[in-house]
Amino acid sequence: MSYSVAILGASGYTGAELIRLIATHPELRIVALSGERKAGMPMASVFPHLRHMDLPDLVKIEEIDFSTVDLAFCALPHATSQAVIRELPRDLKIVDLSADFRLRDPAAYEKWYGKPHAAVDLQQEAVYGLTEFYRDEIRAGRLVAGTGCNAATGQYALRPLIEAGIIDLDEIVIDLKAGVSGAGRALKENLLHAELSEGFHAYSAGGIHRHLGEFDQEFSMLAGRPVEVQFTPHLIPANRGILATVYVRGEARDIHATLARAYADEIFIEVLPFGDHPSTRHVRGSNFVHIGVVGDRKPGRAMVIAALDNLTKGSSGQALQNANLMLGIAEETGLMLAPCFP
Ligand SMILES: NC(=O)C1=CN([C@@H]2O[C@H](COP(=O)(O)OP(=O)(O)OC[C@H]3O[C@@H](n4cnc5c(N)ncnc54)[C@H](OP(=O)(O)O)[C@@H]3O)[C@@H](O)[C@H]2O)C=CC1
Ligand SMILES: CC(=O)N[C@@H](CCC(=O)OP(=O)(O)O)C(=O)O
Repeated sequence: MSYSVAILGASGYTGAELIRLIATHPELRIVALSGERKAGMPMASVFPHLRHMDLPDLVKIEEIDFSTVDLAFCALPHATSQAVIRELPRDLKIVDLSADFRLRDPAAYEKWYGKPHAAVDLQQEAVYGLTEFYRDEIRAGRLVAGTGCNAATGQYALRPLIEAGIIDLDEIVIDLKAGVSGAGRALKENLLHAELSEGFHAYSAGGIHRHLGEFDQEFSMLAGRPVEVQFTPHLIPANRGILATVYVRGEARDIHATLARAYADEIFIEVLPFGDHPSTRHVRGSNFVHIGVVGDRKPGRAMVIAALDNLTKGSSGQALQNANLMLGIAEETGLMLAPCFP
């Protein structure tokens, strides 16, 4: 079987990553690619690393004939995404990578994103795209919301522990480091090489990062009562990768056994031997998540360390995994690339 897909926002980082992954996918055919400022340009000039592929030129979204498309990946900035998806055919399968459909509660969306949602009906229809935990809903879904990349990393470390009730829910600290491609390809002053390299800094500290909305929603639902974690991201001078060190109160050996059991059958989630440390270097360019557990010298405290690639498992790889499920294709198709090392 062959399915036709469109990528909206193909001139951005996650768009390029989707194309890289789909390049070896036996059942997907790219029929349309959109750009905004770069509309009209051939992909080879926007992304020379994709020159070997026979790809359509970038066009504006309104030029795409969606009647020929089986599934659209929407890799647009949030707010733009909801305005665009609102106008697309209501029977089109969509995997959205933006933040627009992750939060179910319209009030929570307004709180974290600063303005009211403009497509509340679609927000209610959307399925949260953390594949391993929403598989059945994603398979049956029409509109799937990709998770935040930081939010995914923290959830892989914590969800099985919250579900098992083996950590103190009021003492969870997520200390996260993220590579710069997480911020997208648009030019921003603080992302200039001269200002980013050879140093690093925290950002959105003090409980204001937007991904706290996702943590609140998902962890509170799992626990059946409000859970508020402490979360501070840091911007590091690396292109790709996220590493979260999560501090918890609980027994390290129990925590390790619980995670190992929860992910035993998951193809993309590797729980390392007790005491081993994951590294972004070991998941780079791949759809894998590595999780390590280390006991603290203070009894009853532990660190769970999770690493993934923000452009792969944190966005485009996850999006492709979800698209496979929605189209009835084996979930791992196109995603078994080994990490790029060194
Ligand atoms: N980067 C990451 O690691 C992750 C990103 N995400 C989310 O995925 C989405 C895409 O991210 P990313 O690829 O990094 O972003 P980029 O900034 O790299 O790309 C954005 C894309 O959207 C297009 N675009 C921008 N404005 C408009 C508009 N008004 N109308 C139509 N198209 C527009 C751009 O086109 P052009 O350049 O031609 O103007 C470009 O193709 C975002 O919502 C982001 O938050 C989610 C998880 C991780
Ligand atoms: C380094 C960096 O800036 N990372 C982005 C995360 C990218 C992502 O997942 O953000 P969305 O929720 O916008 O999709 C951030 O922390 O805001």
